[in-house]
Amino acid sequence: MDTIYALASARGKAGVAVVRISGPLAFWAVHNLTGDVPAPRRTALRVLRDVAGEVLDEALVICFKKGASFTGEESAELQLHGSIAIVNAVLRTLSEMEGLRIAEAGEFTRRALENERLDLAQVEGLADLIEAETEAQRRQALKVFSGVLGDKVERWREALVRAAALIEATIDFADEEVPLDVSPEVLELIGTVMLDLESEARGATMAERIRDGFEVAIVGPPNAGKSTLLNALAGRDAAITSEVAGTTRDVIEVRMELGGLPVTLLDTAGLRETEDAVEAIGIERARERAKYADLRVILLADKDAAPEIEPEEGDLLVLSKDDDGSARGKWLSVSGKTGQGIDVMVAQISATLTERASSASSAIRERHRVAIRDALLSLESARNEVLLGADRTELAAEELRTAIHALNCLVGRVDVENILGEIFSSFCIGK
Ligand SMILES: Nc1nc2c(ncn2[C@@H]2O[C@H](COP(=O)(O)OP(=O)(O)OP(=O)(O)O)[C@@H](O)[C@H]2O)c(=O)[nH]1
Ligand SMILES: [K+]
Ligand SMILES: [Mg+2]
Repeated sequence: MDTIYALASARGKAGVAVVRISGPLAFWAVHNLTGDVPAPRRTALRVLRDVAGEVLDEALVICFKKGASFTGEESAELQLHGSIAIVNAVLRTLSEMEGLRIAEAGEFTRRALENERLDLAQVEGLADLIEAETEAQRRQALKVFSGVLGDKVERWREALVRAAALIEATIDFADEEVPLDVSPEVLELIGTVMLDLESEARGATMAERIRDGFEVAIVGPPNAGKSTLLNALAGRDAAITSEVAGTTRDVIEVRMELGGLPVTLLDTAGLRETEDAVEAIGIERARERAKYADLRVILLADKDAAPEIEPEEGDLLVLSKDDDGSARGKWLSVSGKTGQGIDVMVAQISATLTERASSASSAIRERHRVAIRDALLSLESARNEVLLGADRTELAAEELRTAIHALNCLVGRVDVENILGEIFSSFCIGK
């Protein structure tokens, strides 16, 4: 096993730069640099020198013993003064040591996975944590990183292994006519896990929204002021506005943070009957995107105008062009021109989305959703086989094994090389 090293903090000038070393020669490398190996997990101030004895920097050095580090290997962290020249000199000195090489992207985390310091879901949580842009994303990634999903999977697995063992016991004793009927306990075990998995599957969609963003569509008749409102929310002229009805044709997307949640805001073509072929395509797109959006802001300049779209639960009906707030009251009213009412509307959108996000599960990726769905399908079949009677026990046991396999994939207990490549591609060097 090579000993690897890399700059773990961002490149460039900074207060402190952190260089990580991991592998069997980590302490040896520290000794080469400092003439000493400080006590593990203690910060020690040391002078670092190159092979010729030239001083490179004075740094804080922390050593971690094998089995008690992020990677699980013997490792060390050097906290250097954050100058590009110092970092380069230290990295060069490390590169000149026999048996050391620069780490590949994500290699420290890969070793942590290989040494079972993290499970696969935690690695994904870590990748998301690094990518997190909003508060909700940070909290969710941290939840996954802490191993919540892995703990749940372990519980489900134990229950299913017990169910399979009960069934297999009856197969072994089939000839001896064991009178014991295990099916009530087996059905109970399967049923409990299925309930958990179903709730996890429901929360998974919300978790994906927190990760990838909610879609909020602004819809309504032409000239309602949709594009003006989008621009006000975005703080820039993302969409063309004009007094001509039918100005917006394409769906315009702006990513932003609303109340701590990642949101993609959509501006859409004004909805009406039209002879104009191009406008008609725009309206078709508007309806399509609005249908799949998580929330619709239905904007009307006139309280009595037809909204041209069927509102759903959670959708906001908003009166536009209320520049001075005089129409405020029963209706939510805003002005994209003066900004009147926008804070109240944003608070309402964020409250609705936050409410939905609170049901998010720790299964946050498409891969998790698929594994949970597969496990559920197998458990459904297993339950049916058990209900069909004693001569179907081998089939029931097989279905249980398939379900356990799907759950194992979730936390990476089985061959996951192909998934790994995809996950680690998002990591930077030094992680
Ligand atoms: N006074 C006032 N005028 C507004 C407000 N919002 C929009 N307008 C005006 O209303 C007209 C239409 O605005 P747009 O933002 O283009 O309306 P739209 O709903 O995007 O229109 P389409 O894209 O054609 O469907 C423009 O002349 C805007 O200046 C507002 O809050 N107050
Ligand atoms: K317009
Ligand atoms: Mg528009």
